[in-house]
This record gives sequence, C-alpha cells and structure tokens, in this order.
Amino acid sequence: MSYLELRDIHKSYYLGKEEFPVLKGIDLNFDLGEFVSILGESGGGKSTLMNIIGGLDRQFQGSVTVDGHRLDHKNEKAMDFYRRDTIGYIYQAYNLVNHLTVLDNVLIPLDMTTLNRSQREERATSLLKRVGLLDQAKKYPNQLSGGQKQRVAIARALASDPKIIIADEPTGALDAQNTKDVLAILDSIAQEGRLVITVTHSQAVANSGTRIVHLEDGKINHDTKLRDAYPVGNTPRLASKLLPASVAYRTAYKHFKYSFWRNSLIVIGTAIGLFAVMLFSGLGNGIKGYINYQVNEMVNPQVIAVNRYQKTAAAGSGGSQTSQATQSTSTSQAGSSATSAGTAATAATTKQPTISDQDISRIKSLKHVTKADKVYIANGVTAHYKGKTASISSLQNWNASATRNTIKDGHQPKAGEVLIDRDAVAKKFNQNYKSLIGKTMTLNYQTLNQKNKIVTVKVKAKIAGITSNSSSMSSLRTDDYVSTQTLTNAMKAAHVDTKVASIAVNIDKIGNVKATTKQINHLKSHGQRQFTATSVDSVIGTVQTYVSLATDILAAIAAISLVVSALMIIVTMYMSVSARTKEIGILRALGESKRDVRRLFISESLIIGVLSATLATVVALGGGALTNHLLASITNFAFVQITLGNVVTVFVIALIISLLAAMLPARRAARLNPIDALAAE
Ligand SMILES: Nc1ncnc2c1ncn2[C@@H]1O[C@H](COP(=O)(O)OP(=O)(O)OP(=O)(O)O)[C@@H](O)[C@H]1O
Repeated sequence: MSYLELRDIHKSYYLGKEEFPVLKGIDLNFDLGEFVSILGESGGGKSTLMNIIGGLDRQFQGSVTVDGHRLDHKNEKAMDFYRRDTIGYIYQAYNLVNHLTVLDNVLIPLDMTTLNRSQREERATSLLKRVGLLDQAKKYPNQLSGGQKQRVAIARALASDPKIIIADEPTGALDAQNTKDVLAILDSIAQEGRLVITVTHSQAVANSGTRIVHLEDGKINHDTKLRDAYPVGNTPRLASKLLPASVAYRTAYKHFKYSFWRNSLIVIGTAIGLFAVMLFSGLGNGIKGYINYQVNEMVNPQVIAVNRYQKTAAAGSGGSQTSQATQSTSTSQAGSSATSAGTAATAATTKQPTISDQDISRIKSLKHVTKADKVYIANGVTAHYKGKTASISSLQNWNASATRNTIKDGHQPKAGEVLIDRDAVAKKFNQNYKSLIGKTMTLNYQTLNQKNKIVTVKVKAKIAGITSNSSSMSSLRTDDYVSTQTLTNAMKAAHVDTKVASIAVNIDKIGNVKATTKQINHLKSHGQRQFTATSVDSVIGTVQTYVSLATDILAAIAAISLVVSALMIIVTMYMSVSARTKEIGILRALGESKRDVRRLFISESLIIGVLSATLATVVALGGGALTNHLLASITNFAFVQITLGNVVTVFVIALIISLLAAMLPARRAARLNPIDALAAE
C-alpha cells in the first residue's frame, strides 16, 4: 500500500452544458520520500490534478486514499483538516500574504498547530534560517526578490510539518541560480521522508527528482523512476488544530495597520455618525436637565398658584377667560405668586380680590391636595444687620411654592426665622456669610394699613439659612423667606390687612397637577367661577413639546448618519473582500475553514466599529467639554451631558452596525471557491 493512491480520477470542466474532460482516468501511487515531477503539455490538466491531490478541488470522480484512508471530498471540514495537516503548497506565483511580514507568513500554518507561541516562533525562525532568509524576517513580501519570495513560500509550506508538499511550477519564475537553490531545498524535503510532487515544464527540473510522471490527453502515458525514494524515518510529527479565534483578530488588526491611512479614513467616516448620536444624546440630556433645573430652581412643579377669578374687561361676559393680570403671572409660578401675593401685602392699595379661609378649606378638601398655603410678598424691604443694610426686592413667607433646593446652607425658616439670599443680602452683611446663621437681623418695609395710611412693618428674625438661586431666571425674584407666622404677626402689629389674594396649593404627585388645576378652575359658587389656577405644567408642557420635536429631528439626523456609517463599512468590507480574494484562497489552501475566513472579515469590521466608537466618544466628550466651557460664561450649566449610558449605547450600536455590515461581505468571502480565489489577480 502506497502513502497516496489516486484511483480512476476523472475530471471535466463545463461551459454551460458542454463538457470539457481534462482528466480521463488517472491511477497513480506515491510513496513518502519520493520527489515526483509531473510533466505534460500546457493545459494538459497538471494543475487540476494537483488541486485534487491537495484537497482544494472536490468536484471530480474517483478516489484519493491517504495513508490507507479514503478522503471524503463531500466533507468540507475533513478536507480543511487534510489541507491543514497533510498538505504544504508551493506556487509559481508564491502566493504570499502581502500585508503580513515574512515571519508572519510562515506563522500562518503554525497557528493551526498545537505548539505554543514561543515554539511557533522558534519553528518559523528555524525554517527561515533553513531557506536562508532569517535576516529578512521582518520584511514584507513586496520588499523581496522572486527567489526570496519562493523560499518564504517553501518555509511556509513546511511550517505545519506536512507529509505531502505540492509545488506547482515552483521554479517557473526563477533564474538558474534560484532554480538550483529551490530544487536543492525540495530534494532535502523529500530526504526528510516527505512526498514532494512538483509540476514542471522543465525536463531539467524533472530530472532532479526521483521519478517523472508524464501526463498526456488526460492520462498518464509515462511513469519513470529515476532513482530510489529516500528512506522514511519514524520522527514524531506536529499535531494540527483548528485556528483559534484570537488569530483572526490578530490578523485583522495587522491588516488594519498595514492599510492604516485608508482604514483611518473609514474609521473617521464611521465615527461621524456615531459622534452625531452621542452628541445629540448628550445635548438632549443637557436640555432636559436644563429645563428641569430651571423649573426646580424657580418653582415647585407640584404647586398650583390659585388666585380669585376675575373677568377681564376685554373678555366681557365671556366665562372662561382669566384676567389680564392673572394671565400675565401664569408665565411663571413664582411670578404669579409674586404679583398676586405682593398685592396681598399691599392689599389696600390694589384692592385685589382676596381668598378667604373658607376658600382655602374648600381647596384643601380636594383630592390630591396636600397643602394650601397663603402667599404673602412684601416689596421694597430693607434688611439691617449690625449697622449694615441691604435691600430685598421681595420678601415672601415660607410657603408651598418655595423650592427647598435653593437653600444652600441652614434649614427652612421656623417661627421667628428668616432665610436670606446669599448674593443680594448675606454677602453684603458678611463675606463669611455662613457665620450669619443663627444671628438676628431686622427687616422693614412700608405699606398701607387698613386705614390706608402708610405704615412700616418691622420683622425681627433669626437667620435660619442662606439661599441661592443660580437659575438664569433668578433675576426675576429673590429668595428671601420669613416664616408665615412671623410675617403675619408683624403685619398685624402694624395693622396691615392679612388677607391674601393668592395661595400656593401643593399636590401629592406631579401626575395629578394637571387634573387638579382643571378641577380648581371649574370650582363654582352660585354658578360663578371662583378661582384661576395656574401650574407650571402648561408652560413646561409647551417647552417640552419643542424639546421633544428638536430631539426627534436630531435623532432622525443621527439615524441617517448611522445608515451612512453602516453603508460605509459594507462598502469597505466588500472592497476588502475583492482586494483580498487571493489571500482568501491562500488561507483556505493552508487549511483555514470557511468560518475562519468569515471571522477574519468580521473581526476587521469589529475593529473598525470599536475604533470608530472610541474616536466618536473622545471627540464627543472633548467637544462637549469645550462647548460647556464656552457656554459657561453665559450660563453656568452643562448643556452637553454625555452619560456612561450614552457611551455604552454608542459602542453597542457600533458593534451591531459593524457586525451587520460585515455579515454579507464576510459570507461572500467564506463562500469563495478556494481555486477561483487563488486564481484572482
Ligand atoms: N475553472 C475552469 N473552468 C473551465 N476550464 C478550466 C478551468 N480550469 C482549468 N480549465 C481548463 O482545464 C484544462 C487544464 O487546465 P490546467 O490548469 O489543469 O492545465 P495545466 O496542465 O496545469 O496547464 P499549464 O501547464 O499551462 O499550467 C485547460 O484546458 C484549462 O483551460
């Protein structure tokens, strides 16, 4: 029994339905230690026969038996294993992978062996030394001469320690000296107990082997033994294994580096889409945050301002229109309370219709209402502390509309206590304003008493805390609060009317604010509407509609950019597959499976995706920080707020896009017929 046996091999090519028989019944036996040359006329089918022996061609009739085992050409995985384990290929056109160094080319088959990393490198180095190219290990194939390239190809063919070396015209492109060198190496390979089968047109080359097989008209017409085959020892062989997934990533990375500038442009293009997504999300967060911030600083969104309903002159007998005065206050709740309650403190001058305690009880009894506080605002207040004065445009009682998060130090005012504004008041008293907490100060303002005479209301209170409102609309109001009881006691002492025109109604949940506002607006006595209730809800609602619209438009733009990014990767991958068709053929011939090839292209796409997402993140974070910095002079708020969630989302999107974009091209690459791929220019 011979090591390799071909039985009755028939092979035809078809052009449409027309059959072109090439091999018409080949029977051949080969033994290890032989150096066989196959001669024959051009187009006689020598390469076809080599592809059958090498396990690349699976469409033929007949059988190939290796070491007593008949090859199953239908079983693709078994054929991958056969090529990986038993075959080493040497081509006339060298077929080296251009983007890998000489050393890396030799390492390709070694990655499919059980050797560890250092053993693989050691073996690759010793093979390069054997072919005299150790000093060229770091070069790329295009930096080598033809003879050097062929010697790299020989080192690579030997790397996985195969039993059969197939050399398809290995000296066809070489000069006399290189031909001599290559033949000597091939002879030494046979001496190691391997079977060397070479296709040649040269009788001189053929004569250097141990046997010549002559092919004519699809059949063997001469089979001449020149000398004995070399004796075969019993040296242990390298074991092969599947290509680890990490190698695909490594190779993809090397290719990325090799075509760095081209790939960098693609990464930049892809990153633009991802950057848009990240920036728009960050802006969305920022704007939403800004609105919330403004709202929470200015007003408590769970509070409804309620005034007595007044018909306007313009509205005439029209039932539902609110008065001009109250309408204008509805733009902001604070403004609303400021105006309405301000008139409460000076009720006698403006004669605003007041809200009675019964009214308050009625509103308090409504479902969802947790509190209804009278709102007093005193205007033109002078604050005194240790001989220093400061003016307070409006002093309020601490009521439900006050927002607790404006208190920066201290606590809300209890009886006999006051909260003062940091910048407008506290700092004027003492730069070390925190030390004021616990100290007593006085507040004076003038108003009309019940007899319409100007009187001064004096409030003496202990400083409970310091407030500061950094919202951009803070200039509309100050944040000075005194406890309700303290204010009303002072008013009473000066005989000032303590009836109110406005109350602040607290609602249990934000979701109930709208309905309760409506409910209060519909309350009637003797068929007459009683109140005008205003919440910030309506204002925020309008603003948020615009924000949502803007966010949707931005999202649409981002989506378009993402589609462009995805198309970019698809096109790149298709181009890459086309440009690397030959490489795919080489890798398949070396024993890589369809899956390995698919993985190679997918990893490359994933590398592009991850780098794009990284670039997009860096630019978006940097750009965001810069934008926030530039805007800081206008408003001290971070308008671009990119969260960790946004970053993770962009990476996930990038991975999904690159995975989807790579799928079709990678599938195409994997499905390429290795023989056709090898024939690619
Ligand atoms: N994929 C193919 N489709 C159709 N015909 C093919 C294909 N590949 C090879 N042939 C034909 O099969 C015949 C044998 O080709 P093959 O390459 O095996 O010959 P060869 O002996 O190696 O030739 P050469 O010495 O010129 O390299 C040729 O006539 C060729 O045109």
